[in-house]
Amino acid sequence: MAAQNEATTLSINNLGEEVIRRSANFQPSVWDYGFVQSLGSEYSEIEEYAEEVERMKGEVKRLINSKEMDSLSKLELIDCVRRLGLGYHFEEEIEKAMSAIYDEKAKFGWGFEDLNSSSLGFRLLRQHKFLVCQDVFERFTDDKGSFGVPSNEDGVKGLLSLYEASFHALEGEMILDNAKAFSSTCLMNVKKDINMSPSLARKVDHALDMPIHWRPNRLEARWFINAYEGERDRNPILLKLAKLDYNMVQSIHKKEVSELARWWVDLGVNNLAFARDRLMEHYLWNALVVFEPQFGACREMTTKIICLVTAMDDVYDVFGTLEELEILTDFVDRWDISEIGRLPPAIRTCYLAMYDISNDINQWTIKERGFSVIPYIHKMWADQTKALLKEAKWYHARHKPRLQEYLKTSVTSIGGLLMMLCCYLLTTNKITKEALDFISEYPSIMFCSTAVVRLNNDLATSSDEMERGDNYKSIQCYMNESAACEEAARQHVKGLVWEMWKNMNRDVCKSYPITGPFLNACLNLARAAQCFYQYGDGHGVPGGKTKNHLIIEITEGAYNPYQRGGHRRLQSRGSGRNREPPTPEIERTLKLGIFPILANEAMTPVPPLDWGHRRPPLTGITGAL
Ligand SMILES: CC(C)=CCC/C(C)=C/COP(=O)(O)OP(=O)(O)O
Ligand SMILES: [Mg+2]
Repeated sequence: MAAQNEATTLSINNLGEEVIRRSANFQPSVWDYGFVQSLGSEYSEIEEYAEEVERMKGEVKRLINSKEMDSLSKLELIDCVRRLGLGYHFEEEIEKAMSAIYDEKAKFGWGFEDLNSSSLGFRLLRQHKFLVCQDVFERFTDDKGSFGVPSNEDGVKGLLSLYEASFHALEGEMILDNAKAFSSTCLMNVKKDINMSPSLARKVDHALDMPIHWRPNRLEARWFINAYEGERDRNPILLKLAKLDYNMVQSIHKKEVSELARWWVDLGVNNLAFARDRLMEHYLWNALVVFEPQFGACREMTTKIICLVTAMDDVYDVFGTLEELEILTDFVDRWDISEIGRLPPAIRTCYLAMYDISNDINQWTIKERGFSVIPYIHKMWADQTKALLKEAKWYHARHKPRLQEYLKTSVTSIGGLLMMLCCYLLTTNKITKEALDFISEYPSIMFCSTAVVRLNNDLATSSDEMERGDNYKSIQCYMNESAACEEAARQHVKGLVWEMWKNMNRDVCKSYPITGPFLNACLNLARAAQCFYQYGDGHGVPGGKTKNHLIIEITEGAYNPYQRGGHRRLQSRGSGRNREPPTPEIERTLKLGIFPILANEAMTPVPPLDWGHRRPPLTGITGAL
């Protein structure tokens, strides 16, 4: 049954019958794959810097390990290292330093006098899974629990720091809820009342646009390197190292995406008229989830998985008839490719590609980790396609689910659970049955991070989807069941996003039978979703902010570590016919210090991070503080 405004086409199915197929009229990709394939082969200068990079890394380690530095300066240094995108080089040193700060505070008392240092200490300790109690903020509130309005620049800095800290709240932490509400409103107004420096004003705008905790580290690094360069008390070693490292990671990402473009064009899914052709956007999702050089296999194979997740979504949402979708779901459930001729060629292409890439992952895990994982990948695909089929049936029956019923299905159908499974498989040093069984039960952290993708997707895409007669999404489900207006429903859904974040803040502090960067990847998936859907559908609708992110993150604009300001573009930018010149906004970003990329070789490999060990949540710490 086609909805009123919906575009449809007549087509012939495998039995020679006429069927009505929907059409979402997705726009073509804005990327020229000839250009993308040419990336990553322009420069080979990074070896020139390898020795210097190692020396600078040694210097930064020495600083982080320093016993002379007071705890506030140490926290500022660690915050800076992380925001510059360098945290992954110094995990061990940072972990040790944070433990020492925590022990010192537990033994001698909190000791941070002002709001700025208290908030920074709180944010960083929570970020490192030390559950410091929210009571450390009580002394900054009056007897009604309100925080004070700042009257000068220092006050604004404190408020900004409080705002950033409040995003680490757990469920039920009222002081932090108040802090978040107060600081956001106050920061929005404060610019009118206080004459602050342009640099502080930029920091306030940046924070209000999105808090640090929600920003993908890689995107934050780009902004922060530029901002840090303008700071009077910047550390030149840190700045130079950050630029070199940014370039080095970028050169690796370029190479990976160029190879993926080759795979994508050969596969031919980009030519299926009904499906979104979004290879670059899919790569960006993955590069934001795990950006570190040593996880190239994860970026490569999980990008392929997400390409197929989107293609399958379009098969179920747009192209397939209910009968075809039932056959396809049954194939996936039985993990069978015999009699594949029962499916029309376009669906067959998608299913076979999905089957092949899943087997490629299995071969990789067998070869690299001695573990066969097909039953686990299969289960997730089966769950996912069953969820997609359920949504297709809702569509055909014009069923209007309640929000809870909707979320149960639609969190599975968006593909984040499968993506996180692949992240585990392709980043951990050791795959265990215990971890796989645990992940297959969809633990809270995985569910919540995928729910953040789903809810943000709905906030950004449902207007277009309603226009073309799609199913109800979370906003419409809530409007339908509560008689709320659209604006109130949107606020409700944003409230759910916040709830999911609070759950994740709690979940990362638990212990898990999982090693590798899996937990952080869950947070990063939610962060990527915040950024993809912040200004509309940055995934489905090509161009806009996502294109800008891709341009500055992957295809253009490495830093010149020796020069400030000025830039020159990449000399070899491919021969893309359709490539558009950068927009004025991109031009502005590029002017912040661009130079040709340095090299394609990776630096000395960094040992894989181990996030597996969890501290037990610390209660009663206020007593000690
Ligand atoms: C986990 C990741 C990275 C997912 C990205 C791919 C994806 C299926 C997006 C949703 O498409 P949509 O807007 O068509 O969603 P739906 O049809 O489910 O509403
Ligand atoms: Mg869809």
